[in-house]
Amino acid sequence: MLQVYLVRHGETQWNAERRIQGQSDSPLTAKGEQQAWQVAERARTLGITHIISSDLGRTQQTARIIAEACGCDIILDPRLRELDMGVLEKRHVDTLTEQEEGWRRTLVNGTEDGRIPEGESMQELSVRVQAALANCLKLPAGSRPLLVSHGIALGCLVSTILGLPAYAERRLRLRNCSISRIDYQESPWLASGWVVEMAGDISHLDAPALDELQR
Ligand SMILES: O=C(O)[C@@H](CO)OP(=O)(O)O
Repeated sequence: MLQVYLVRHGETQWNAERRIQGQSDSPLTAKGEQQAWQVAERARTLGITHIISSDLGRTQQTARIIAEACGCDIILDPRLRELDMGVLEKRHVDTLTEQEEGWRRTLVNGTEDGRIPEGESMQELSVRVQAALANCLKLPAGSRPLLVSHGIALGCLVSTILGLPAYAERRLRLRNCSISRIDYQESPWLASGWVVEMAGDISHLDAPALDELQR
C-alpha cells in the first residue's frame, strides 16, 4: 500500500488579505512560516521519503521547511499548481463586480466546464493533479511521498477520489498547512485504488488561520 500525504502551503500575504492568488504568488506571512514549521514537525514523524511540490513560490517556501525537517530533497511538479484563475488573479475578493463574482461562483457552484475568463476549468485542473498523483505510483517500493500544493488543487484531488465532481472541492475545507492522506490499496473491503484516509487535519497547528476566501 502506498501512503501519500497532502499538505496545503502556509498562510500567505494574499490569503490574509483575501486576495485571489491562483497561479500568481505572494510570500508566506510570519504565521504561515510558523504553520509550516508545525506541519514539518508532524511530517518528521511520518517517515516521509519524498517531498513533491508545486513550483509556485508559496508552496516551495513551505516545502523547504518540511524538507529540512524530514531530510528529503524537493521534487518540483508544475501539475500541482493552483487552479489558474485568469483575470481575477491578484484581485481582492471584496472588490469584485457582480459579473466577476458570478465568474467566481461558477467554480464554487459547479458546472462541468465553468471557468473564469482566461482561466482553467475544474475539469482541466482535475486531469493534471490526478496525473501528478499517478506519478507517485512510479516511486520505488516503500516510498512515502508528501505533496505540497494548494487549496483548490488538493480539494479537487480528494473530491474526485471520492467520486464527486471536481467542483465539489469547495465543500471540503483544507486550511493552510492542513494534512490529508490518501492511500493506494487493493483491500477487498474497500474500493481498490485511491482511498481517502483523512482530510484537512489541523491538529498539529496551535493557531490555524481563518484563511483565504473562506471567512
Ligand atoms: O489561489 C488562492 O487564492 C487560494 C484558493 O484556495 O489558493 P491557495 O491554496 O494557493 O491559497
